[in-house]
Formats: sequence, C-alpha cells, structure tokens
Amino acid sequence: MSEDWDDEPPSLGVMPSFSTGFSSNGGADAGGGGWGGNNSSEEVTQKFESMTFSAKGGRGGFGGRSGGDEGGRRGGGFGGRRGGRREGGGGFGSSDGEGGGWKNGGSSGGGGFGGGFKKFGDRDGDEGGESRGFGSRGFGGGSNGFGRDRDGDGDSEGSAFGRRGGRGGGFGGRGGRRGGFGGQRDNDNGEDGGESRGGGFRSGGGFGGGGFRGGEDGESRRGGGFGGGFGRRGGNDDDQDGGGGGGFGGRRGGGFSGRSGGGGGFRRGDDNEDEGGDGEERRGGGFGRRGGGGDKEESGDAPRREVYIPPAPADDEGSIFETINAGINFDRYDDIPVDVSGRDPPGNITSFDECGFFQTTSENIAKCKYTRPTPVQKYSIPIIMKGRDLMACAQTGSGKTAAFLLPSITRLISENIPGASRNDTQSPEVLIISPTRELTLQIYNEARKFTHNSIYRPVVVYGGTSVGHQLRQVEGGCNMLVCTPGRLIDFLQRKKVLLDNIKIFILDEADRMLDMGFGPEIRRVVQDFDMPEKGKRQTLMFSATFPEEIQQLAADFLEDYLFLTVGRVGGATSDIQQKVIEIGEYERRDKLIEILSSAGQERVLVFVETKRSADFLATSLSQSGYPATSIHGDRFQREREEALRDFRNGRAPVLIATSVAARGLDIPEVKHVINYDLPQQIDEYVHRIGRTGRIGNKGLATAFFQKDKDMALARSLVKILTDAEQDVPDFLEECAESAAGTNFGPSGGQFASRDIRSGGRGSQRGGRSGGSSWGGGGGFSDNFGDGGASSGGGFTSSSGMGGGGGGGGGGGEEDEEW
Ligand SMILES: Nc1ncnc2c1ncn2[C@@H]1O[C@H](COP(=O)(O)OP(=O)(O)OP(=O)(O)O)[C@@H](O)[C@H]1O
Repeated sequence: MSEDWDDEPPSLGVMPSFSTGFSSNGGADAGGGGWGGNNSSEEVTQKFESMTFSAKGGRGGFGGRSGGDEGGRRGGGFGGRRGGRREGGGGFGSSDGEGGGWKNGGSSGGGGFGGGFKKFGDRDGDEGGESRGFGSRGFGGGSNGFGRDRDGDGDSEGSAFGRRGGRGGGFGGRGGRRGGFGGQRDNDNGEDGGESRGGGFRSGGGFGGGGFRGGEDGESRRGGGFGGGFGRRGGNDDDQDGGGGGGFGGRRGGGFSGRSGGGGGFRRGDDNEDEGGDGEERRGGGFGRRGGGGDKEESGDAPRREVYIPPAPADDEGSIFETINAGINFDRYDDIPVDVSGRDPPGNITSFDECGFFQTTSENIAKCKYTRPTPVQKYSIPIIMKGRDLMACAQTGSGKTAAFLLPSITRLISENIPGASRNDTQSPEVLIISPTRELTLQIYNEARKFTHNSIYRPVVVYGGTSVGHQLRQVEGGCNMLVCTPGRLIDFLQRKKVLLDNIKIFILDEADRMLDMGFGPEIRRVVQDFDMPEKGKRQTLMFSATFPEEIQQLAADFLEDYLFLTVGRVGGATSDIQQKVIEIGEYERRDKLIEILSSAGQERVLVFVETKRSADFLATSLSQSGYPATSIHGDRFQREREEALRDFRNGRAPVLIATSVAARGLDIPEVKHVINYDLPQQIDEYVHRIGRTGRIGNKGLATAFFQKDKDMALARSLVKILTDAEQDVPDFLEECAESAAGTNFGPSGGQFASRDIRSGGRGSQRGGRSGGSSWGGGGGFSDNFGDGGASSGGGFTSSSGMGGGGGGGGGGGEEDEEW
C-alpha cells in the first residue's frame, strides 16, 4: 500500500455486478467507487464517472457506494463509506444485501464487512438495511450477519460473529460489550478494556480499536489493530456523523496503516467532528495514507471542506433572551414525581428567590421570563450550589440547561472567581460538553443569557467551523467552555485550553456522551489533560434518558453523587400526543404529504434514517410545494446552521433531519415530529419526539411503523406510550406480543428506572402508571427486558454501548452512520 495512493489513483474499471471499479468516488454526490462496487450496473456510469481513488476525489476509499436505490443501501464495496456522501455503504462484497461497507456508508447503509456477509448468517437478512454489516453493526452487522446468533442465546457474551445488540457481540456485534475477535479486554491492551467495552472488532471503530489488537496506549484505544476501525471510528458522532476516523488504518491506533494521528485508512477520518471527535481536522487519507500528524491535517481527501466562520451571536437583549414561552401545561410539572437518591440530599427550593442568586443572575432570569423553577431546577439548583456531584434525569424540554447553568454561574460569583482575561492559553472554570454542534451552540447561547452583564465569559468551540476563528474566541478570555469533544481535544492538544482549573465539569446528554461513541473521548479528556480528579471538581450529568449500563460507566466520573429523577427516566412527556401508524414503505411519502397539507405553516420536524433520504425527501417535498430543508452530518456546518435558522424562522417550515437533530434542540413552535423512519432504539425515539411538547406546551408526534423493519421497537414503544398515558393501537400491541420471547425484546437494563445504586426496581418513584403489561410494575424496564432472552438488537443501549463491530462503531450505528 502506498501512501501515494492519494495522488495516484488506481485505474478504474467497471466490472460486472459486484465489482465495479476500484475506487472511490468523485466527491460530493457522486458515488463512491469500490472494489466491491455496485451491483446495479446501469448506474455505474453515473456513479463512477469521476473517481479517484480516494484522497482527492473524495470520500470513498476503497469503495463501495451504493447500488443506487434510494437509500443507497445496496451494493457495496470494499469500503463503502460515503461513497457519494450520502449513500449507503458498500460492503465487503455485498451482493444484494442491504448491508453496507466497511464503514458506515454515510447515511444509510452502514458499513459492514459486507452486506454480503450477511448471507452467511443464518438469517435471511430482511433487515439488511438497518443492520449493516461488518461495519456499522458488526461483522455481520446488525441482526444479520456473519453468523449472527439467531437462536436466541443472545444473552451470552460473545456469541456470534456479528450479532448485534448483544453483549458479546462476537465479531463485533454492536452493543457488544466484549466482543470477539480480540475484544479489547482480551487483548494486550486489556487494561483498557473497561473503557472499550465494545469489543469486537472495535468499539468505536470497527475492525480496529479494541479489535484485532487493541491499542497500546490511551490514545490508541480506539485505534489499534486493524485500524481505528475498519470503518468508522467512534461511531460516534451521533452526528452521528459519519464518523470519522478510522479506516483500515485507524485514526488513532496503529493499524494497517494509519498512524496515530491522522486518519488514515480506508476511509477518511473526517467529519465526525462533533461527536466524533476530532473530526474534520483529522482527515485521514486514503487507503494507506499515513495520517501522521493528525489533527490539523486535512489531508488530501477532504473534498468538502470550507472554512466556516459562524455569524456573531446577536447582541441585543431581545435576541439574547429569546426563549420558548412556557405552555399551558407548565403548572402540571408540579405533579410529576421526583426522587432524589444518594447520601444526604439538600432540600429543594420552590422559587427562584430562595436560590440565593446574585442580582445579575436574578435579573437575567427575569429577562428570560422564567417565573418559577421547573422540577428539575427546584432540585438540581440547591444540590449543585452545595457542591455535590449529580446525575439528573428529567424529561425532554423541562429546563435542564438552566438547571445546571444557573447554579454553576452562581458558584463562580460566590467564590469570587475573576473574569477571564485575554491570553493565548485559557484555563476555564466550567467545562460543558455535549454531543452535537448545534446543541453545543444552543447551550452556549443559554450561557450567554445567564452570564449577561456579568464578568464571566462563555466561549463555544465545535467542529465544522474555522479553528482559527474559535481559537481567537478562546484567547479573548474563557471562564466557561461549551464544546463538542473533538474540537475540545484539539484545543487541549494545542495547549490552548488547560483543564487544571476546572471546578465544574458538565456532560449534557450524558448518556450519549458516555456510550461507546464518545465514552473513550470523554475519558481521555478527564484523564489525560490534568483535569482535577473527581472529588476535587464537581461533576454534573444531565439527560432525559440514562440506561443502567451508562449509569455504571458514569459512576467512574462521579464522587458521592446524588441521583435525581423527574418523571420516569427515559420516559416521554405526556404533553406530547403520540400516534403510531402502521404503514408500508412506499406509502409513507403520500402520508407525509397528507399530514403536511393540513399542517399549514406549522413547523414539522421529520426524522429519517439516512442522510441521503433526508436530502431526497427535502428536495422532493420542496418540489411538491412544501418548503423543506435538511440537516444531517454530511452537510457543511454552514448549511446545517442555515437549515436550522430557516426552520426556526419559518422560511422552511419542514425540516428533514437525521438523528443529529434528535437531542437537545430547543426550537420554538415545533408542532409535530414525524418519525418517517423509526430509530432502532427507544431512547432515541424519546429524544426525537422531545423536540416538541417543550416546557409545558403541547406537541404531536407521529411514528410511521413498518412491520417489516420496526418490530424490534414494538414492545418498548408500547411501554413508552402506556407510561405517557397514550393510546396504544391494536396492531402495535399485537406486534409487541409477538415480539415477546424473541430476540426483539429489549434487553435488561436498557431503560433505567432508578438509581442503579438503589436496590429495588422502580425505585420510590411510583411513576405514573405502574408499567404496562410488558414491563411489569414500576420499573420502566428492568423487568421489561430482563427476562428476555435475548438481547437482540435494537435495544441495546442508546447508542450502541458496545461499539460496533467491525466498523460499526460503537456509538451508534443506529441511524445514518452509526
Ligand atoms: N423555569 C422556566 N420557566 C420557563 N421556561 C423555562 C424555564 N426553564 C427553562 N425554560 C425554557 O424551557 C425550554 C426547554 O429548556 P431546555 O432546553 O433546557 O430543556 P431540556 O430539559 O434540556 O430538554 P432536552 O432534554 O430536550 O435537552 C427552553 O426554551 C428554556 O428557555
């Protein structure tokens, strides 16, 4: 393998079926190439007309693009990846399998050693598209896969070659905790095993990290071996993003080629910025590119890159203090059961006046028009002001951001912390990390509200934007750094930001931040950059969902913490009316149009699985007279922010999104959330629908349920609906019943209903309805899945704790690229 391949693309050749051309893609929307190529030869010409092996041409890499069906799921090639930026991955040799390539092929396909491989499995592959193969979900991907363990002993660790969801994971099953093939725990990097949980071929990254050989040091945890992942790295990115990293050569680890830094490998390591991590700065090269230096390198194959300097935030008070007005059900918040567990919790407050806030803070709260605290604020504020560590779970849209910002700022004031001054290096007191760029930006804007007229300066840094610009912002002075992990690590490595002065460390969407996608990165931030250890800093974690497995991980970062639950952990708010419609794949567009035509100018947020279908649907709706835009990980950051702006201001009242927009975003007047494609995990569903029905406003959520692909979600959907006092349609009950005792039941512990330190199930919270017939009493789910034999897929932790196998990437292959 030559490092020069970037520059000297191998010649192309179109081969019949199954193999099309050696190489990669032409960039933007052109298909990727691929050794394994395309099985839809009539499309080959179009797809491969402008390829170069990798670097220059674009993203491809070894291969595979999609065969060209809408989702781009078929076909495949050696490397998949985004062939065309949006397509599904290829597959090692996928034939007609809907699996993907090694890497999650951009949006849909998902990687996989091969959709083809799945054929070896004993399953018929009817879920191919979702499950991906070697890449996104494990060697055999998802529930298909090379030997997937079909007969239900999924509980067992390390079973099949690639089964998804299980703990074992075999070759890398997603969700797998150990995984076969050298799961990290068993290899020479054993001591890191704990973090890498995802064994198999790799936790984050597929073939690599933890995989074959595991990394040898902290840095290579994810890389190592065969690569930072045959496929995507971290999987992370919730963003979900295409996951950078990795590739045959791995981004961080050694591997086939990539060396520690740069990306390298089959697939570039770009993009994942958020979420992903080091993202764009580390684009790796092509097949054998050495990566080398890594971080800032945006080596040859970075076709779609632009230097984006985000607009300066508005400075007038009207804009700064813009917020969603509390809705008519705001008062009902007081009826929601609250529980605090842990040693010696302080009492709650009932009004902001009792908080002991300083005058500027109180004035800022008044400017936000907050009249009284929400339940999560009533309990969190005194806990945080007392200096305690906290893990807090409260429903979407219930004011968690202010719950951690207000007391944090108050701590700064009360400890007489000086305002930061200009300096090349900054040592902030507060560090807030969140999984997506847009959410990070939003938290920053909230921080601007509450620090307004104070001496404290919040700064935001996130991927997809000009590094130089953000460095200048940091240098201007930084008390509170709000960031995505990748860009943070970049700044830490440059020593522009030091963590030795951190007093408060906050993870928003903490369950996402600690899963396999981001977990290693967060651990690195905490361990490798002189952050005061737990006990000497205050650590706060917030989310609406908190699977037990993640709680276990979280405990590593917390000292004598309190666990706060408001409502059911992982539950949906009853302010959202939820409908589930049984529908066929090809009826969905008409149904969507029908819904949109009665929605008028109301804002409707539509979730789809793949980046490609997001663009496709947005274009097609716009052409049909419904102005729509899209947001997903393959769009430039400028485009992503523009899309959100257009959606917010109503220029495009329909936003088609992948899961990148699932968490945290607080957009006024979103009346309706439609799951055009349902996610594979129920936590993801809860976050998605939580974009509506915020802060006491009513919302509507409609799910398009396709029996042929969504059965795995049936039981947990029933549970969520029941707990939120929603009607459960008969067909869904039936699906749930028929899923009982199969691999499609949720695995135990996915829905935490309690503080894992407490003994009983369901804790003291009583919850609302005591659980459905599926779930048993109080506990949201412990019961629910416990018995089930299987852990089948779909219900693994919200983001693929186990990291995906071969390429999949832990964090979550569930949507576009995980
Ligand atoms: N006490 C309050 N009174 C009125 N509005 C509030 C109050 N606290 C927060 N809000 C508003 O409620 C909205 C939702 O808050 P926030 O985004 O923090 O919710 P969240 O719980 O973090 O949601 P998610 O789980 O989706 O991230 C915001 O627009 C915020 O300004």
